[in-house]
Amino acid sequence: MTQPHISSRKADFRVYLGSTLLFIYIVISTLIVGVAILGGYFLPFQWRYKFADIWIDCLLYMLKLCCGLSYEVEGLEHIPQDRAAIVLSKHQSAWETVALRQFIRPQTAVLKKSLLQIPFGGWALATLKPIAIDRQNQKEALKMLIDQGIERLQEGLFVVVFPEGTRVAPGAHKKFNAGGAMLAQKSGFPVIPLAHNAGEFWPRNSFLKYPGVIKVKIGPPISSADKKSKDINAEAEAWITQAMAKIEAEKH
Ligand SMILES: CCCCCCCCCCCCCCCC(=O)OC[C@@H](O)COP(=O)(O)O
Repeated sequence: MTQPHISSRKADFRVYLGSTLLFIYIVISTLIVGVAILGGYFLPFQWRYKFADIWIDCLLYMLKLCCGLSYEVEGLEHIPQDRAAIVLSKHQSAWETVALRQFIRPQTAVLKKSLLQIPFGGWALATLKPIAIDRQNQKEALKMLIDQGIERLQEGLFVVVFPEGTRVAPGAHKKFNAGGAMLAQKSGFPVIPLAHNAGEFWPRNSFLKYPGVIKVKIGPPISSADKKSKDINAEAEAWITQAMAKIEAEKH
């Protein structure tokens, strides 16, 4: 694992005030929308999904309003419009776990099952067809990723996987787990590689959110036809590593 560079961001009064207002907003909105989604348990999946979409659109709007944090995406044209795919994404922050849902739709994600215990938010998330794994039980986790992943893809949901398995600090890189690539090999669906630098503005476990523009780069689909999972994984990891270097270079 390469050494991360320490964020040089200064937390002034506006950062504290904005982050506090956002926190209050997240707690209240999660309560209201969480209850709405749970109340809609017997409604079709699309209804609950729509409620979640509204929650995410408002959250990202408030993130910009309160904290001056927004994002820009390059490569949206690479997202297939006629078919689902597996998205292999860099993982640095909680930001990507919600924001990718604004431009890669409809989707589900492979997530650590402890998230589903978060009152109201996690309970609501549990009704949105997540692939909830126990990271301590790798064998079982891989079987769930493949079995449920194929089901979700065939019903038209993009499956978002964070192959690093945990949030990694900006500038650092953790070897990619092969789960997402194995799902591609087994399902025949393509892989969409995705790079971003969200952790520079919304660090892991950070109450403070810093102003700026998160750069997102989406790569061309990587076909999984007649390929081994290790080759698919290597292709995706190489593309994402290169894109992260470009994001870093474009900062200067
Ligand atoms: C209130 C309404 C709620 C509606 C839910 C909207 C949808 C939210 C999508 C959440 C998807 C979460 C994906 C998380 C993936 C995951 O599980 O990553 C683990 C890391 O993060 C944390 O691990 P770590 O960095 O090791 O602490």
